[in-house]
Amino acid sequence: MAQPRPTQPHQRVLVALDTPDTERAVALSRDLTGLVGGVKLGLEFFNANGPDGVRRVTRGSLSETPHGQAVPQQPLFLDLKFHDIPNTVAGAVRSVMPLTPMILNVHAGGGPAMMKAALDAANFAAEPLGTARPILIAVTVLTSMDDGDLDAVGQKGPAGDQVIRLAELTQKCGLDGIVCSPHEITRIREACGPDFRLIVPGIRPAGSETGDQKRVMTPKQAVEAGADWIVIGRPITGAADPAAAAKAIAEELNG
Ligand SMILES: O=C(O)c1cc(=O)[nH]c(=O)n1[C@@H]1O[C@H](COP(=O)(O)O)[C@@H](O)[C@H]1O
Repeated sequence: MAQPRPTQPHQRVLVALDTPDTERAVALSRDLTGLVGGVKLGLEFFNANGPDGVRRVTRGSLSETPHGQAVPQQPLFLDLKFHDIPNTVAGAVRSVMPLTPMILNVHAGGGPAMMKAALDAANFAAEPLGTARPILIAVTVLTSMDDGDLDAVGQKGPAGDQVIRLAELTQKCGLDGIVCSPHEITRIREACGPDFRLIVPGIRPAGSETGDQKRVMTPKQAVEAGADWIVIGRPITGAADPAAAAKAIAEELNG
């Protein structure tokens, strides 16, 4: 079964619902349906609400909509960044497959055996479910880390070089792509080619606060540089009107 690709500009946006509050996540997901390409649920949400919380957000529910109409299912980027021994990561992948994520991730730093175990587990588990295997990607160097941080944890910098090393390793292991900072897109495209999926956080519309992100770009710059999907959290979820913020980003991407 073919894996999905964004076909319209707004579908490139995955909104990060970083909250422990299910009701808030369900409401945001519902309000942003059709304005973004999917939702990203990560460690904060998952550790508070588990798989049932994830299902509530992605499926919506009749009782939760203001007018009783059904809400279409939101594509899901399940951002649990698995990083453990291969056997444990394979088990973790199998455990989340019933949630039918569109995108799932592991840490490239877990090494080749771990990444291959994750891929095998995803392929094996997708077959009986009759679903497409999730797009399996690896986290390289977190966008909150700079050269000084890499040095502090004993990793060889500069950050851009370490990202390329891990991107090439990820591709060699057969995974579909990586999470990377917008500033690394051009070099990764050169190294890994046009089909390697690039999912890019560290996105800030012009004028918005960078917060803890250190290597940022605007949505349009990142997509023009070659991002397949851009991950945006606080600039949408922290806005007074999240739907309006998402629309403005879609318009910027369309323009
Ligand atoms: O894997 C991720 O999604 C991720 C990797 C990374 O290197 N940097 C990064 O910011 N993220 C995630 O992207 C989202 C960015 O959120 P905002 O900074 O609020 O836009 C958060 O949910 C992060 O967990």
